[in-house]
Order: sequence, then structure tokens, then C-alpha cells
Amino acid sequence: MVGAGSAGSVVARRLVDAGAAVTLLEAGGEDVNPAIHDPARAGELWHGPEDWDLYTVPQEHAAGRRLHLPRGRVLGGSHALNAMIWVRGAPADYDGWGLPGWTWADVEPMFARIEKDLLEVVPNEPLHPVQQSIVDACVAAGLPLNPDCNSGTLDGVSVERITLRGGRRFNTWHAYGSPVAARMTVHTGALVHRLRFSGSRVTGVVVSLGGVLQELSADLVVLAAGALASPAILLRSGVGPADELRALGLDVVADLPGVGRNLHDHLLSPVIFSTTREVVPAPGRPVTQVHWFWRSRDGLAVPDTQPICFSVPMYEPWMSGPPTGFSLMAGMVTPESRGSVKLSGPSPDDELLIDLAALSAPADFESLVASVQQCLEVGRAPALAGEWGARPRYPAPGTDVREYVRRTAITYHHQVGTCRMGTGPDAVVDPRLAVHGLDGLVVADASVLPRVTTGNTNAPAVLVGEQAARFLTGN
Ligand SMILES: Cc1cc2nc3c(=O)[nH]c(=O)nc-3n(C[C@H](O)[C@H](O)[C@H](O)COP(=O)(O)OP(=O)(O)OC[C@H]3O[C@@H](n4cnc5c(N)ncnc54)[C@H](O)[C@@H]3O)c2cc1C
Repeated sequence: MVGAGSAGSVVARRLVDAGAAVTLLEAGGEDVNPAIHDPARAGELWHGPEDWDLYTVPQEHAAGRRLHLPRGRVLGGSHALNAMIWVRGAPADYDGWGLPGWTWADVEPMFARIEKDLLEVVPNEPLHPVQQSIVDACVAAGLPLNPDCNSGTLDGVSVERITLRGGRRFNTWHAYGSPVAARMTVHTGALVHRLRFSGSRVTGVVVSLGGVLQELSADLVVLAAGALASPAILLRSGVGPADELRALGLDVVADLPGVGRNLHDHLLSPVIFSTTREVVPAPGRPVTQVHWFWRSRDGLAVPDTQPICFSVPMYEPWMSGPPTGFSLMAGMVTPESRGSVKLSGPSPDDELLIDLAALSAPADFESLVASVQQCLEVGRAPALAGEWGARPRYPAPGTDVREYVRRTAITYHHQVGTCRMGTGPDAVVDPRLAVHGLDGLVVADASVLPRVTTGNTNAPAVLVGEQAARFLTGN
């Protein structure tokens, strides 16, 4: 097992339960940082030792900026850094993939089981008073109140569902991996460089363990290193677009043109309000508790926007303002833009070239612009403008919103698609998650999603973990 993140922890647990001898290799360390466990402190983890701290290449359609992409480098992976929000997605997402075993009818009962089995998914309550006012403002602006966005209907404003237990973060490492850690071999500080092969059969990995390069053997390798690292490991191993690999001096083991392609992500743009009434922080509570889904135009199969609401001003480094306030982060969740993950060289030390192609598709841009405008409108509702004295600080009145969106779009942290599941020429894994053309290799993480779901991607990543385990164990 490569990677102890959202999906990897699940696969490892299920394989241990099935009696397999599992070695779990995690590049990061133990999850000892208190900020991981305190839901109010997740923001402190960015740029720290538990963050891979990746950046995109300059984004042409987002004012040429390099976007920070935090990713978890610790037991628990990105589920140790994330906001813990649990969104299954829309039935049309899964049905739209057109893959056997992955329709909504297939996955809906699996989600229901996951949420009650080892993991715990609970409403993000009690609401901070400003979050309750945001709900009221949304309703006043004409949005329906949706009691549960995981019911199959996303539209409307909802209290988030989160993975929390006893007031502490409860991620898949805590729920699945840690309880059986003594029954497997867990290596932290284990950076996997590449796969080993005998012909087209994968026989193990080359891994740096405590700084020493070693070769480990395995009957089966499961890559669960996430949407940015899993394709990178494949490419370094000679699995990917043949011309691209040869140009880097790598021997081609399997010509799979889809590896590292089809990268896509959701995007946010901050809409930040100052208030005349102080927004007093609630210690121990998440700073985001409410989100909403909305269709910015007619004819869409699913909502194209999902703003997420914070009880703090989410200033970018170049912004300034009072320390209290709130943010309605406008969000675009139906990206048409497609980018890529490429190597700049054959070593894990060589920088990854990550191109989200952010806002390159006009529809993505229009959705995010519409979402910013709607967030501004919600902020004008009496529940916020009246009760809290809310005034937009970013974008300030008179700002060209279209230009603002290009200048401020940031990741929603939902990268997927780089080891796309399917059967066509660009597919990397088949619908049972086995890599095309190779034996003994499975990819089980968010990279396999052929098209991102409508909403946050942790729940789909956990689903991928459970599906992989089911395919491998037959249970
Ligand atoms: C800041 C942030 C906030 C987010 N908020 C939410 C949210 O609230 N709700 C939601 O649904 N989604 C959220 N997401 C997204 C969600 O967390 C991810 O989609 C999900 O965790 C992906 O799971 P994964 O198993 O694919 O990868 P990960 O959980 O990232 O796991 C990959 C693991 O592999 C390890 N690894 C990588 N390379 C190597 C290597 N070479 N050798 C060994 N190990 C390696 C990593 O260290 C990591 O532990 C957020 C993400 C971030 C970063």
C-alpha cells in the first residue's frame, strides 16, 4: 500500500481484515500535531511539515499566478488537513460515468454503509450565530433550505455533514487504519520513488525508508498516493505517455497516454465581508459550517456552484482588513477545464509540473463570476447587512468582478482525474481499478475519478477505497 490517506487507510484496513499481509508506506509522519485534531485549527497546517505544499505552474487564465495546492503528508493524508465536509455528490455524477459497478444505484447503499460503519458523519452543529445568519440570508435570497445535501438532491443551503467524533477530527486513518496498525507493517517517512517490474508484472516498489533507498517486494501494489502523486509515481516508473517518458530518458514499461492527463479541480474565489458586530470565534468548532449548491444558469444536470461559508475573513496574503468578519467563498464545481501533471525530471526531487488549466474553459469562468455575484447578493440580505452590519471588503464595491475572479481564483482542493477509470484509450485503470496492461497493480484514490463529482471529494475518495477493497477481497 502506497499512501495512508483518505482511500489508502480504507484499503489497508479491509485487506488486513481479509487476512492479507499488508505493508503500508506513507511519506509523511505520525499525526501528532494538535492542529490536526482541533477542528478550529486546520488552517494552521498549511505550509507546515504535514503539507506537501505544492504549487501549480503559472495559470494563464488566472492572472498568471501559481496556485498553492496543500495536500496532506501525514498518516490520514489530506483527510488530516481538510475541512472534514462530507458530500456524496449528485446521482447524475455517478450515472454520468457510465461505468459498471459505479452507478448511483450501486454507490448509494455503499455510502449509507460507510457513514454508519467505521467512520462517523454528523451534522456540523451547533451553528455559530453568523453561520445561522448566512442560512437565513440565503433563504431570503430565494435559496431553498436543504435539510441534507446527501439525500440525492444537492440544491439549496445546508448545514455541512462532517467526519467528527467527540469534538475531534475523525479521519479514515483514525477510523480504519490506526485500530489495526499493530496487525500490519506501517512505515512512516517512506517515500516511494517508483515501481519494480518483471515484464508487465509489478513486483514491488523502490522506496526511501528513513533516507535509505530500498527495494521491497509485493504480490500486489496498491497506489493510493492521491491525484497528484499517484500519476507521478507511475510516470517515474515508465508508465505513461511513451513520448513524454522517452523525452525524460525513462524506459517505457507501458504506454498509457492518460497518466497525468485529465487533471481537474473545483475553484473558489473569496468574497469577504467586514462586520460592525464582532464575529467572536467559537473555540473547538470548525470555521466553516454551512454551504450551498446553486445552478447559475438553466439546463444544467447538476448545480455548477457551491459556495462555502467561513466565520472568519479568509484573506489572501495580499489582502488586508479587520481580524473579524466572515467569508462566503464563491465556488465553481462543474469544471470543463482540463490540465495535467507532468514530471520535470525522473527523480522525486524534481519539481512536479502541475497545470490545472484553471478557468481556461469559458463556462468555468462564467460559473465562478455568477457565484461571486450571488455571494455579494446574499451578503446584502437583512440577516447579514442588517444584523451584522456586513459590508463587502473583497471584492470592494465598484470592483470589476470578472477581473477579480481571474485575480483571486484558488483551489477548492478537489484535484481528480489523473489516473482516470474507464475503458477508452485515455483510461488508466479499468472499472475494477486495475491498471490497464499491467499485472499486480491497482490505483485506489481520487485520481481515478473520470469526472469530478459535484461537491467535496473526500467521500468519493473513501468510496474508491471501499470499492478497491471489495474488488480485491471479493467481500
Ligand atoms: C486543505 C484541504 C481541504 C479539503 N477540504 C475537504 C473537505 O472539507 N471535504 C472533502 O470532501 N474534501 C476536502 N478536501 C479534499 C479531500 O481531502 C481529498 O479529495 C481526499 O483526501 C483525497 O484522498 P486520496 O486518498 O486520494 O489522497 P490523500 O488523502 O491525499 O492521500 C495520499 C497519501 O499518499 C501519501 N503519499 C503521496 N506520495 C507518496 C509517496 N511517493 N510515497 C509514499 N506516500 C505518498 C501522502 O502523504 C498522503 O498521505 C480537502 C483537501 C485539502 C488539501
